[in-house]
Amino acid sequence: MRKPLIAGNWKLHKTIPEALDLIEALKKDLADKTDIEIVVAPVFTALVPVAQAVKSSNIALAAQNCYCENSGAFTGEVSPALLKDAGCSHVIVGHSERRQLFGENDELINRKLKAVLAEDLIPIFCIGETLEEREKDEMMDVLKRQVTVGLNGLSETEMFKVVVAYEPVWAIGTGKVASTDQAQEAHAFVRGLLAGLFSTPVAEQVRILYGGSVKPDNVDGLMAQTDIDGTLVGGASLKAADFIRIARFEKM
Ligand SMILES: O=C(CO)COP(=O)(O)O
Repeated sequence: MRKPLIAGNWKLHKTIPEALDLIEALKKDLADKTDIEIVVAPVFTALVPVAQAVKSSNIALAAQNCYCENSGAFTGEVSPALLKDAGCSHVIVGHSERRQLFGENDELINRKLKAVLAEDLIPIFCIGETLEEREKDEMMDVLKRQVTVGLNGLSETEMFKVVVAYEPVWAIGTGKVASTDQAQEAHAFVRGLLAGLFSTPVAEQVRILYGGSVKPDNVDGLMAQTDIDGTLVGGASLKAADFIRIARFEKM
């Protein structure tokens, strides 16, 4: 059984007081939710105060990015070791905004994944095709490349810790959610890739989250799909009521 994981990627939003307000609301209304894992990913500057606020709660803390070295002359970067020191248990790696706006490629993402795992943190490894790639019928090739190169060299033991997030770029921040069939098809394809690259147990146990315009009114249909094990939520994770409803998805 794969335990559902509902994660909020706050992106570049929320001051420390705003982040703490949101956390208080989530702690209050989601305290009883032990049947799922809840993760929030604030901006770097809010990580330490949010880590204090979520201590002894059922909410885990993720960073939105990291570098692949733990120390050295890398101005402006933050390492997995320092994220752990700040109280993170998870790190989002390879988000499409990192790929598109900051030039991250599959090789760098692979190095980041290894660095995250070396610190015993859980990577939330993002993949997904652009609209242009989907229209050219390249979705499967793109996912295959991202998964093959991104996860290259990981051991089976490491793979059991990885969380994959399928986020079709055309669905991110656009209000255009993938249909449940489109999402299920991509998730099943990725699970098949994991079986081929690693093993059946890895494919059966690794959680694959869906991300891209997840909202209270579409989460139930998405979570009803066999291969969708959770959601990575952007915009709707910034509003307590929306994220709470998403975390309280109804089993259909
Ligand atoms: O990028 C996302 C989460 O990482 C999805 O963002 P939206 O939910 O705002 O579409």
